[in-house]
Amino acid sequence: MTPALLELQDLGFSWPGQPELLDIPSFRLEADQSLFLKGPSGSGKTTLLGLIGGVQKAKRGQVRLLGTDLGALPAGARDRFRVDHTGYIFQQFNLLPFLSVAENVHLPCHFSALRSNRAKARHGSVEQAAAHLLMHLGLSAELLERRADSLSIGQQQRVAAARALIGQPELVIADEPTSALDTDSRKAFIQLLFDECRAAGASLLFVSHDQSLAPLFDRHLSLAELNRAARPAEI
Ligand SMILES: Nc1ncnc2c1ncn2[C@@H]1O[C@H](COP(=O)(O)OP(=O)(O)OP(=O)(O)O)[C@@H](O)[C@H]1O
Repeated sequence: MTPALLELQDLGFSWPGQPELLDIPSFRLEADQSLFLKGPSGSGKTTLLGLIGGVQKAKRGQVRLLGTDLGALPAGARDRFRVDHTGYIFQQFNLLPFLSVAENVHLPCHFSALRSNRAKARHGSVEQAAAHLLMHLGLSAELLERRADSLSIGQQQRVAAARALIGQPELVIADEPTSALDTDSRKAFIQLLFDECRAAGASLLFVSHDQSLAPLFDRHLSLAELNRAARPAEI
């Protein structure tokens, strides 16, 4: 079988002093796929994304991204691998408020030579790559030099998406990025995200408890379907 973009095998995790939260026998995400993963609050979605990103370490089992077992890498190498190959859109966006919009989008390229080189190869420079993405995501050029914290929530969300996409990571992970938006804005944002992921050849793993978004994706799953440690109320 060809290696998946992302593969989980016998993954187990618990927070200190708590019962097992995740027990996932197997899961695959293929390249160029968009997956909607739903689950109620507290079911472990963010924890799972932390394991996939290598922020948390699994108690047992494997997380393989592009065929590499993240748990087998030393911490520094794991961080580099994460920034090279994954882009994150966080629930609260996590923009650096004192930096400009453009500087926020450039950030992954400071930490990843691979992404910086890809951005330059495609757009001539990191700056042009950021401007291109922001324009495609619907932000006007005059906002580029504004401080990130002076933007509206919807605008900050687009900056967070551009930051995740710059330099074409193979996997874009989005953790409830639309919870602050109304239904129409959510769907419009997701459509933009699909378009940009497709243009960059990235797979999208999108986590939310808003079921109405599920049909927009290639594939949708409930975390409880994967997780043998799910509590009965989550199934
Ligand atoms: N840093 C942490 N330390 C200890 N326990 C944690 C930590 N982060 C999460 N947990 C616990 O793990 C469980 C799952 O939390 P998690 O944030 O992964 O759920 P979630 O499905 O993403 O929830 P939400 O939809 O509300 O964001 C919760 O019981 C939470 O209290």
